[in-house]
Amino acid sequence: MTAASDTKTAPATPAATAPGTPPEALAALRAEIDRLDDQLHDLVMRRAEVVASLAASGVKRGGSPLRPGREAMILRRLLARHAGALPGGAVVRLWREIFGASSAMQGGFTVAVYAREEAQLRLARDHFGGAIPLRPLPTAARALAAVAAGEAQVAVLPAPEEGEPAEQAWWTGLDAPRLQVVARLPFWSEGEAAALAVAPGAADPSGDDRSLLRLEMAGDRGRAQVAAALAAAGLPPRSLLLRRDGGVVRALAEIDGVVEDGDARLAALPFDRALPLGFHAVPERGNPG
Ligand SMILES: O=C(O)C(=O)C[C@]1(C(=O)O)C=C[C@@H](O)C=C1
Repeated sequence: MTAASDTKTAPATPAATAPGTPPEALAALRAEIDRLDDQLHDLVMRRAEVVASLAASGVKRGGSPLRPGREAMILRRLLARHAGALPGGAVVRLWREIFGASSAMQGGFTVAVYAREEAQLRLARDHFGGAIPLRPLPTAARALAAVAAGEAQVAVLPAPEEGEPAEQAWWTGLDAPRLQVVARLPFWSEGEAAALAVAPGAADPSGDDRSLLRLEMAGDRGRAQVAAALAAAGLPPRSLLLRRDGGVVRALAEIDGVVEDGDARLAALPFDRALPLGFHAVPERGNPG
């Protein structure tokens, strides 16, 4: 068959049918793709068997199967070795789907979502994959209550913002250390919409994490003063939200590294209360193409 007729008969797959490529070559390339798909499928099935053994072995303690720190470590390792034409974002999406299915395999796994915008619901779906039941709830308090009651294993909530109304500022009443921030969505890009995942107990460290610290203080203290006190204690904030609700001034500090209950640096802080709210893996920057 001539190059011209080949171009006419198979216009739908231009990459595999460059002008001049005979159909035999197309068939050979597709046979190669089929072989690779079989190998990929075998490996994905073997991976699921290992996850099933891990779940059955009981070596993993704690109520929720979710280990966002471990997921972040896997994704960072794969992105560091990634090369070639497939976008890094596609690798992340493939593995996010695998992680979601792996979590679902380990028992009931439901995600309660309070989304201020449609984009946050999408973030939850993209992050946890298509296999996970999402339960949209009308308030952050309802989503947290679902997790506290064991009806959901994780809550996805909008990332805190400066000046948000009191009923939106879920972090001011987060019942830590019982419930803690364990992940930030999306992992792949630091885009406009962002959400935090809250689950029972502590997050697992990923090796490159950021912590959230809630500070409570009476009276007036400016942002610079609060930041300076944190820095003096060895906890320089990467960002700081400040709000006053009635007579209580609260701050939410984002701090590099892991800050947990019992951290000696907390004892040095000149505030009425300093409560770690959990931590999350530092997201990978990238164009989610
Ligand atoms: O390593 C675990 O604890 C697992 O459950 C396995 C696995 C995975 O598929 O790699 C699944 C879900 C967790 O969130 C993290 C990792």
